[in-house]
Amino acid sequence: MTRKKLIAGNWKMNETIPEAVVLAQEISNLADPAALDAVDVAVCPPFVDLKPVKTVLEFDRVNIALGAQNVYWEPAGAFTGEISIPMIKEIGCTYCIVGHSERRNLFGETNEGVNLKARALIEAGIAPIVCVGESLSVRDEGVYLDFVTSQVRAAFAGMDAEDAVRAVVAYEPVWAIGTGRTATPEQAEEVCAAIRATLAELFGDDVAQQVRVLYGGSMNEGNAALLLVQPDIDGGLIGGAALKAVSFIEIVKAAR
Ligand SMILES: O=C(CO)COP(=O)(O)O
Repeated sequence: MTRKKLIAGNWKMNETIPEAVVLAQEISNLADPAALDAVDVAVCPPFVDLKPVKTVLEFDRVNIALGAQNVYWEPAGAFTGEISIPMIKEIGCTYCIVGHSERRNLFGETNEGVNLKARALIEAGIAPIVCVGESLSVRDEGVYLDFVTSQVRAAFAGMDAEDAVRAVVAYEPVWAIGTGRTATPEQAEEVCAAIRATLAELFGDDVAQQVRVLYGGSMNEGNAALLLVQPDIDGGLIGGAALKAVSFIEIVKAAR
């Protein structure tokens, strides 16, 4: 089964609205329509940039999807500071990152919250990009496969096969995020394969073969090709390199 690769840019807390518009325009100008047919591409800017970026992508009629970086699971109400799924859906988001390690580690996001968000997104027709990944100490202890697969089990708890098939998983080892220290293709493949095996155990092989498992962590135009050629790596979640249009588009080319 060949899964269409997905390259998603996580802009994190970068780019004011004018800066985001320029970056979206640069990405749109550099993107080759044939590459965008062959590879799914998404950008995930901060909430305030979503609408302006969507406007650029629509104006250019470019086949690049929009994603949010986080969301709350309740549809509306007294949740000061939160953003709802109907809000991001109305803007046109088709993806939403959930459970990024920065949210887990800096903002106290739990496996239970990640599960609630992922399920609510699927219910609304938005694909959650569920992030999982171990810290350096967990890796050094040698228990990283158990750690990551238990994050996957928690994120997919209560889903059926029909739900699960609509999710994306991103393996992002914390020690590789923003450090310039990329996982080797073998290290990344080992964990991505274990994630797929867990999905197969939970939902059957047919589902596991359809769910895209991305790698993220210091992916750039220099190392992307070797990572993306691994059998269980179906794309990338790109941080720093997604803020440079040329680098991001080079990664898209490498995914073809
Ligand atoms: O966290 C990441 C994407 O979500 C990866 O960030 P970097 O590509 O900057 O390491």
